[in-house]
Amino acid sequence: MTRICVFGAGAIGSHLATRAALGGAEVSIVARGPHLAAVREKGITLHAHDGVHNVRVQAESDPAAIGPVDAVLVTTKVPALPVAARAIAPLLGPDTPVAFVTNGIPWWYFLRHGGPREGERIPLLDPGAEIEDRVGIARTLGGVVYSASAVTEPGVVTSEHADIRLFLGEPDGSVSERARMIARHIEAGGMSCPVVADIRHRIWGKLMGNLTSGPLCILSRSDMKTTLADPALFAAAVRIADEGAALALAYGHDLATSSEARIRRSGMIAHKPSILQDLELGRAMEIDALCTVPLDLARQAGVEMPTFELCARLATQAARAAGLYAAA
Ligand SMILES: NC(=O)C1=CN([C@@H]2O[C@H](COP(=O)(O)OP(=O)(O)OC[C@H]3O[C@@H](n4cnc5c(N)ncnc54)[C@H](OP(=O)(O)O)[C@@H]3O)[C@@H](O)[C@H]2O)C=CC1
Ligand SMILES: CC(C)(CO)C(=O)C(=O)O
Repeated sequence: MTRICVFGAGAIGSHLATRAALGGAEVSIVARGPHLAAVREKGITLHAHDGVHNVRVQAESDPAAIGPVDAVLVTTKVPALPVAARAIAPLLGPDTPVAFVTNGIPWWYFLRHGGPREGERIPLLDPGAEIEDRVGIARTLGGVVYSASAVTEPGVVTSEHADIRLFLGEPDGSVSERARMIARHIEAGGMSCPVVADIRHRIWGKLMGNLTSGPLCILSRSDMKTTLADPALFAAAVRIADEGAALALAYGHDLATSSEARIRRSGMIAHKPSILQDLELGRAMEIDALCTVPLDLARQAGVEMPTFELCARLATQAARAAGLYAAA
């Protein structure tokens, strides 16, 4: 039986752990606090469009209690990744792949990228190259997840709409058996899980949702539906989507979706973006992956993003004022 461990099982990780378990994998999670205690006692309960699911999984705070597995999914927030990379060693056998399922530009973006920027590091996302040193690009898979989710009480995760997907892909663009192995279980558990040849394209597509909803909802302190119901904010989000599409294009990815259609879809979801959930719950915010690094990439490529920059800088100040973002 395939052993899959989810490291950092909060909203997304618990959802993926549930899908993998429903899909026949032997699943373990690394978690902590009241969520860990509740999962140990009652399993993970997932409320989703296809019903309420309850799965029993091995739940530990110490990866050494689990030992080597066939695949690891890392689903912490981005600021926690260096700590995760330090803790993960007991889960790794010689060939264990590690899929980083996080929002934003990933730490490994330019590794196995090809072209003139091949091998560039992004120190804001991997300070001291600790993730690269401890996990390594050879094990790394990219993951992009669509699942508006939240831990609604310890042990319980709610996923808010039916269009749930996990894209997996190798940084070098190959379509590997190890990614397919994970995908088979996620798919069998009821979540679409394509293994794609260009995971960076999916990263840009997903980032559009975060660029357009994250900073605006941080500033409005409201969910996407409420925020985007204001015509001026809807128009601002469309401008940000246009700016984001220009940025993606500058990095070789034509997203080819109408900005207005994209924002109309976001405006139907009464979901508080996870970065707003972090602000409300006092958790370190993913400002670098979702704001600072995209703005750095825009500057490097000569792309103007005035509307996004204004909102992102204000959101960054809000995060700093709340003590949830410490970097420059
Ligand atoms: N939620 C959503 O709707 C979506 C989120 N995403 C992205 O998915 C990623 C995960 O987000 P999400 O699931 O919402 O985040 P959560 O905060 O809900 O989950 C992360 C979990 O990791 C735990 N954790 C962190 N460090 C450790 C550690 N060292 N040991 C054990 N547990 C640890 C956290 O515990 P603790 O709470 O104690 O810190 C938390 O339970 C993010 O990049 C996010 O942007 C993508 C799409 C949608
Ligand atoms: C808003 C959403 C669901 C999609 O952009 C997301 O990724 C998040 O909550 O972080």
